[in-house]
Amino acid sequence: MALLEIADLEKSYAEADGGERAILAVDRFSLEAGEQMALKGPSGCGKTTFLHLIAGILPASKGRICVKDTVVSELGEAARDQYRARTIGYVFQSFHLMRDFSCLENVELGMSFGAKVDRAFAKSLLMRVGLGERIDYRASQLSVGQQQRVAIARALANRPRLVLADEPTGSLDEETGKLAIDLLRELCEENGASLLLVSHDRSVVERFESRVDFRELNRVLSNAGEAKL
Ligand SMILES: Nc1ncnc2c1ncn2[C@@H]1O[C@H](COP(=O)(O)OP(=O)(O)OP(=O)(O)O)[C@@H](O)[C@H]1O
Repeated sequence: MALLEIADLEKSYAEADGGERAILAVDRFSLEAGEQMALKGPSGCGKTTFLHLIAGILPASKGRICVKDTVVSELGEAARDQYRARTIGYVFQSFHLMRDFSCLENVELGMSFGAKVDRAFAKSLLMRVGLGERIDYRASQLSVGQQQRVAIARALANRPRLVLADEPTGSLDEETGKLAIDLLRELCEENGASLLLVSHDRSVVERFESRVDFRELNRVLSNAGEAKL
């Protein structure tokens, strides 16, 4: 059963001269419940914009985004914030942790917009990512790889149905990146979340059975041709 269904999605940005620039046009896209998919594509092809639309961070210009029973593309900003807090986990390339907060506080922040804080679950997530000994360390006291593991734990903290990961290995060396992806995939599977990951790194994308080239998906690019990328 599809968890995420997209139809005739378009996103344009306003330009300084008052015109609009089309960034993204995706006719059809779907992700099954429990599926783990990687989207690949070079810098600037619209991957982050696509994830932001699905997460409800940005409004669509046209078209329909449906996640389970929620038609995200019909929601106003406040309702999209609520939907995101309930339904989405997000892993950023640069982690977006609160540097002066402890690991535990950072994971609990992933819960506090959605549900009441479940400290036992936050601790269990940190133990699961191998940071059980460091729950009281501040984020600024962690290595880069450890920070990404806190970010992965935080993304699962609200028990999301869908985890979106935007270049999650972009700040990590190859080996640490590989471990982070394995951990992310295991945690999504254990917690019943689907995973949609975007990356320009072929070695990351090729480890997913389900993978799509975003240049083929995004009609703005396939019409323009690769030469314009
Ligand atoms: N707020 C904005 N206003 C105008 N244009 C934007 C805005 N945000 C992104 N863009 C443009 O949209 C295009 C796609 O950007 P996006 O960040 O989605 O690409 P990406 O594939 O994720 O790239 P990267 O891998 O470098 O992060 C780029 O050309 C970018 O300049």
